[in-house]
Amino acid sequence: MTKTTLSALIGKAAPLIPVLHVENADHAEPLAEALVSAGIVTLEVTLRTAAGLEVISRMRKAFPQAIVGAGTVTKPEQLAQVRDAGALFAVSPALTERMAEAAAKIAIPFLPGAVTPTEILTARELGLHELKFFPADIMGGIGALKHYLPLFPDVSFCPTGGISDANVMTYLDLDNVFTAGGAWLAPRDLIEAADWTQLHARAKASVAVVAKG
Ligand SMILES: O=C(O)C(=O)C[C@H](O)[C@H](O)COP(=O)(O)O
Repeated sequence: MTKTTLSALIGKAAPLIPVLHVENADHAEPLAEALVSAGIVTLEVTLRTAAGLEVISRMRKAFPQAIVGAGTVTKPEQLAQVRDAGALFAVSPALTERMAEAAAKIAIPFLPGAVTPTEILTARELGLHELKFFPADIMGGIGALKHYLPLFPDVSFCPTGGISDANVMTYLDLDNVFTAGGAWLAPRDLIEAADWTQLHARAKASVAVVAKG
């Protein structure tokens, strides 16, 4: 099986990944509609809720053009589960060797968290060159990422944790950042309130921030 990367999947789409907490599986379609129609086509559905897997498969069915993946993957066995649900990529806050093996076995693009130099080198030795940088706000933010660029020029990051419209461009402007993610793109309270109009408007505003550069 050939392995692609998350950056290749995202391609020219907006480099923004909403980290979605969805309690009600019936919200899958209207939520995806609100985001995709605003220009956010990469959607990370977290496994923090019991509905996570169902939301992934329903979003994939309703929006085949969307790049739907799974987030908060914390156990090796979840990699095959999310693939079976239709996830096109998997994100974890951390990296273990067993999770890296499970992801490689099914060739799913895998974005594990790595924030220290040792974790980054461990990930690279496991063949992982695209990493999540979480929690970015606590772990040194753009200062840390700037330090890492000359040391690990073949590693690219997706910062999450404390990202907002106000600081997203300072991250995306870095040469070793290929996308940025977070809950600010689709806040949990708005999802629970089924406020698709607000969610669409907020997503559109974030896409405009990035388009402006
Ligand atoms: O869900 C996961 O797998 C995570 O690792 C954590 C998320 O990326 C952050 O919770 C997003 O941070 P905020 O945008 O500040 O809410």
